[in-house]
Amino acid sequence: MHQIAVLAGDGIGREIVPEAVAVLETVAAKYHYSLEFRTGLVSEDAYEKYGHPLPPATLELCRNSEAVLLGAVGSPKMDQLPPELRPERAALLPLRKELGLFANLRPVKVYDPLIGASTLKPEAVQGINILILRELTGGLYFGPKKRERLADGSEQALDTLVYSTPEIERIGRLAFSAARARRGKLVSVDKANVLESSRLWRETMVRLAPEYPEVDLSHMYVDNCAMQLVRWPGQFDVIVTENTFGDILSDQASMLAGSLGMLPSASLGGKVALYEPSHGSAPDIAGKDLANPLATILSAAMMLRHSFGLEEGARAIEAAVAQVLDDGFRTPDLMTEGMTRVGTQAMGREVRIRIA
Ligand SMILES: NC(=O)C1=CN([C@@H]2O[C@H](COP(=O)(O)OP(=O)(O)OC[C@H]3O[C@@H](n4cnc5c(N)ncnc54)[C@H](O)[C@@H]3O)[C@@H](O)[C@H]2O)C=CC1
Ligand SMILES: CC(C)CC(=O)C(=O)O
Ligand SMILES: [Mg+2]
Repeated sequence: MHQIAVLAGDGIGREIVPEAVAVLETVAAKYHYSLEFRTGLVSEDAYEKYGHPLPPATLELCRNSEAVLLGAVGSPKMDQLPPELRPERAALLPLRKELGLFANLRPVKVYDPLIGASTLKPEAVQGINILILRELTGGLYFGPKKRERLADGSEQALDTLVYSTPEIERIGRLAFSAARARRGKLVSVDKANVLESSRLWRETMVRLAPEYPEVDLSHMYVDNCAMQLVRWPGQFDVIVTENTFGDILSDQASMLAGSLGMLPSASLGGKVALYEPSHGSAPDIAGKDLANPLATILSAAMMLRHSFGLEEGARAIEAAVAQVLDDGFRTPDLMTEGMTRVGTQAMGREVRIRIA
């Protein structure tokens, strides 16, 4: 029996997570997997019931499960709270930290039927399959921060970008291993021309390289990487980078695949892994059956593969997603002429039909 903590969270999280759970149930029925879903409250629902966006009960539930399936957090209502109680800072980041999830895998795969949905030329995106490996528990989001009033009465705010050698080494080793298992090309992205933390990052990557002679390591400044991703994405196999750069570059890279709603993720490193789409709670489309559930459904496939070793089920989900797209079904974010427009629930249903 595999225990999965299910945290839908806010906004479209409440619509996409049920679709991913239903897909997992369909796979479980077909392949006789034993999956147990245990619902937990996070963010708005948790705050209403317990007065905190990440109550101890939810953290315990996650710790005592094999994997966590998360939708997204963040809502206009929670935006009214003081910063230290906002779910991005008080729930999402602590959950990642508490579970030791230092490695965030964000695969950018362009499905052939979606080549037309990309903003780039078809020849630039065809066959694109990039793994962005984002460090997830260090850097700016976790370093000391403060606000202070200056003598002249103005205010100043500080966020600190801190990385230690062991933190870089562990994500670095994972990146080298991932590149070795793929096409052997690793680009380490930093800003070593100006940031001290990036200099340490680069030195550490260079020091690790001889242990992985099969991997071709190169370095790129983050500003150039942002440009190269839209100029010639085919040059990339694995990208490894620190937390903030990875956050931004992966949202950008999602458009190669046609939409942010196509980018799944797996956060690994601890005993319990967490799976979530790369996007947020999208309050602008929440509650309207408009959200693309495929990033969450593909995250569920990653869960079967990485947490449970259920490769057959993972592939069945991925094949069903490819088939649905091939058959012309599109949520609004992916919609192009001649395709069949569907909502969140219908998209989930179409995936399930192709698995069962
Ligand atoms: N992991 C998490 O829980 C994350 C939470 N957030 C939070 O989410 C809230 C909204 O943030 P935004 O900057 O608007 O980022 P967002 O990722 O929620 O949305 C950005 C844009 O992409 C669209 N989009 C996102 N996911 C989509 C999907 N599945 N299907 C179709 N369209 C989709 C949205 O409609 C919006 O126009 C904020 O409170 C933010 O802090 C943001 C990113 C990650
Ligand atoms: C609160 C943010 C760090 C969430 C986010 O944008 C992400 O993890 O991609
Ligand atoms: Mg982000």
